[in-house]
Amino acid sequence: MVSIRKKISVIGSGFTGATTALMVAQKELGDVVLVDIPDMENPTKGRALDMAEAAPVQGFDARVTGTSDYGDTKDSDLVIITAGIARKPGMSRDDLVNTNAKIMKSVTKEIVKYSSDAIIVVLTNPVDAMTYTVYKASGFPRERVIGQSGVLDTARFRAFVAEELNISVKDITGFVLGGHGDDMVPLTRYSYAGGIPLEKLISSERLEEIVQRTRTGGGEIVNLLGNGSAYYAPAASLTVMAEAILKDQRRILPSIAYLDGEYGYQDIYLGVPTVLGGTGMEEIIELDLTDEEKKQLDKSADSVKKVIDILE
Ligand SMILES: NC(=O)C1=CN([C@@H]2O[C@H](COP(=O)(O)OP(=O)(O)OC[C@H]3O[C@@H](n4cnc5c(N)ncnc54)[C@H](O)[C@@H]3O)[C@@H](O)[C@H]2O)C=CC1
Ligand SMILES: O=C([O-])CC(=O)C(=O)O
Repeated sequence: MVSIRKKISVIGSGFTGATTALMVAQKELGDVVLVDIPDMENPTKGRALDMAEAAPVQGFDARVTGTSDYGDTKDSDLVIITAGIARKPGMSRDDLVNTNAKIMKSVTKEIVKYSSDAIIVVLTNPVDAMTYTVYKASGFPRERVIGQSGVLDTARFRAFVAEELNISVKDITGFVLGGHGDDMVPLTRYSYAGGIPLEKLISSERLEEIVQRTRTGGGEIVNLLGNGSAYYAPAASLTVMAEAILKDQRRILPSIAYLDGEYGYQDIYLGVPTVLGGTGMEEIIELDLTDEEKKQLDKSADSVKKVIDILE
């Protein structure tokens, strides 16, 4: 019997991978295959079995299995890559580049071999450059290879604004452009609370502090955890992207997309507003930027380009 359920493979069964597997299963987005290296096969199987045993309690219908055999990922609709090393206090995301680029290449080879029609979402850092690596290694069209940063960065901004205003997070919208580094560009001009521009509700000095906290939000968690990086909010961000794709929602969500002239950049992956639907990244939305915003975006794009250049 051919299953009509969607199949989602999550590569890397560490903190972000395991949490993502659980969240997508809880939302019944499809059956989940959690994959790690052979040395991690038993813990990966154990985590998956533990999740499968949560299903009757929470009442979600999704099969969750663990493996180190890519054959089990065959015909995945969506592949989420979280494999690789994470940073520790004192490190930047870019310090991970050489180790994780090798992992991206080997993982992508297996994905292409077994799921040549899949859509790939990359989380592994430095994520802009790693998404570029997966794109080049896969030979897939740009619609089917994207990265996650903007949903998370925007979520951090929204959480901080909600706390500041003592207003529900549901009413806060945010907008972050650029690379997933400390020079990302949160656009307060396009951010609202219940439809009211934030600039009308928060002083410019306080808003600037919130922007700075957003930029270094990943590092704030790294310093608190001491031995790894964030995983609950990253997994939630991947889950919302997965849902938009698997349910063909055509949501406007930021994603790391391959730019071919958009925003004035060529041959680079960068965080921009996109439409996510059944075929992946279906549109890039181009906005007018002020000179100052464009200057900040140029700086962020330069940082990403430098990391990509190391790889080439
Ligand atoms: N883009 C973003 O917004 C975010 C990115 N990240 C990044 O995600 C990555 C994963 O983070 P965590 O899950 O916290 O790390 P983790 O160390 O908990 O898990 C990584 C897993 O990848 C596995 N792995 C290593 N090589 C592999 C291979 N060749 N094939 C399959 N699995 C392999 C490891 O065995 C480990 O289980 C890191 O690079 C981190 O910086 C984390 C949070 C947010
Ligand atoms: O900060 C890190 O290394 C992990 C990450 O990308 C984030 O949490 O934004």
